[in-house]
Amino acid sequence: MDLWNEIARELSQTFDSELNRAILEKIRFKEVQNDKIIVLIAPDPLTSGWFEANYRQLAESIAFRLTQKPYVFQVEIAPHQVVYKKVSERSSVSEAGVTQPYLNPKYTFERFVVGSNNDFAHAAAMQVAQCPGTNYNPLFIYGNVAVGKTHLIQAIAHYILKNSPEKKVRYVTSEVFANEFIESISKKNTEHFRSRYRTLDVLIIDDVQFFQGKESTLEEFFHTFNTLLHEKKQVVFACDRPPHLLKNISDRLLTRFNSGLTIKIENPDMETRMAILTRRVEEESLDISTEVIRYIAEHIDSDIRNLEGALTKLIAYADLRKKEISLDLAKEVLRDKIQMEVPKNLTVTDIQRAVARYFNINVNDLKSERRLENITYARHIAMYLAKEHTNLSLTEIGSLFGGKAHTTVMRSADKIEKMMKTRKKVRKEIEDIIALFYEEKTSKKEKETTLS
Ligand SMILES: Nc1ncnc2c1ncn2[C@@H]1O[C@H](COP(=O)(O)OP(=O)(O)OP(=O)(O)O)[C@@H](O)[C@H]1O
Repeated sequence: MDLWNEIARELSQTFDSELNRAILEKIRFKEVQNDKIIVLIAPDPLTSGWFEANYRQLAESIAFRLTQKPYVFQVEIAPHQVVYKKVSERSSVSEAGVTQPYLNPKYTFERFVVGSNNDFAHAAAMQVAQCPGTNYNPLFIYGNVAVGKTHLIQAIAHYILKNSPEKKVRYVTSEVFANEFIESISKKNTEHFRSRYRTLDVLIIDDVQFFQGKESTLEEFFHTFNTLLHEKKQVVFACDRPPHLLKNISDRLLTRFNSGLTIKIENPDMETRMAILTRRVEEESLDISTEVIRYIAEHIDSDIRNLEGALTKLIAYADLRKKEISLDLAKEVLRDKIQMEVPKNLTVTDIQRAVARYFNINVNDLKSERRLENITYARHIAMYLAKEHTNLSLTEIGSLFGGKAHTTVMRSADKIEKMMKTRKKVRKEIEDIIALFYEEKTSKKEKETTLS
């Protein structure tokens, strides 16, 4: 309880709006389970979604800083709010809640919207859930941030737990696997760890990319994986990149990753984004017009977490101010979020040009070693934008900034990210630079039209 109070206090210091504080106040502490999971209670699914989408990761990192323990957060919905849920969904909640601390009860197949971006991955996941260990083994799902990888692989776990309760299923992130392994070494009970994992019927591992470079964990994992495949037990992975782009992972493990079915979940298209929002609105029996849904889906095309976050913010605002949700209200409330969306296919050159223009310096200054305060700051911002809004690796970005090391890019981007959380001025500057991207894009288009 004290821990949560401290975390909530730190969280609310990062908020710049009364609205966020009001939403956070609706969330209550319930309990800490097994010294691993901090369980909170939200009054409704939207508040819980708001927390998950915007603050869960931050809360977990504050908890880690305060305790040096890898706590995870789980948000339950207050009981009177879940009565409208289907019976099937309810049973999966309680079962998962007891035996599967890391599963989110909302990540089921029933709540997964199938669109052209994920239909293949969905079909494969369904097949694996119905007949684990037979066809696609391992199943390796990858895709960009927040496209639904975790939701889909957890849906497999929920389905199997509900339909074949005798099966031993375990969902963990690669970090949890690594932490448990390290803990088992320090407590000298690796045998227990091994038998726990090697006797599973279904092992689901999320965020495989965090295995990179963890040598001893990878060695252990390789043997777990081999045993399970040999016994025809199902293994499922989610990752932010395809296996061949994983670094510091042995060839023998990469070959195993590729030995089943590897599928990408693409970014959701307009139709899927509309369908996801419409589903959320129906689930909560909300009165929101298609016009408003279309506005959000059209303007927020980066990832689904942002999309859901925008809807939550709009609803919370209307609720707090006792206003009806109209297109005008949506435009007013979502102005910040929508302005922070950047045009697609942005290059590092576009970013450097806009940042140099904004700070009235030369593009070459950004690539130089000059340490004048304003130039260093502009360089940090440009690196942050390049890291966030291009697909380049940190090393590639560093080389486009006059051969800087990837760690320099990482540190600069981190610095800005932290400043954005606490300083309005920094956020405003980033928004203004993003507005410049649009300006430059439009003037480029106009030039092209004049020339042709
Ligand atoms: N097809 C979908 N239908 C319904 N909700 C979805 C769908 N895809 C994603 N979501 C929702 O979007 C949010 C983000 O999804 P999820 O966490 O599964 O993404 P991810 O790809 O695992 O992200 P990360 O890369 O951060 O691990 C979740 O709330 C999830 O329920």
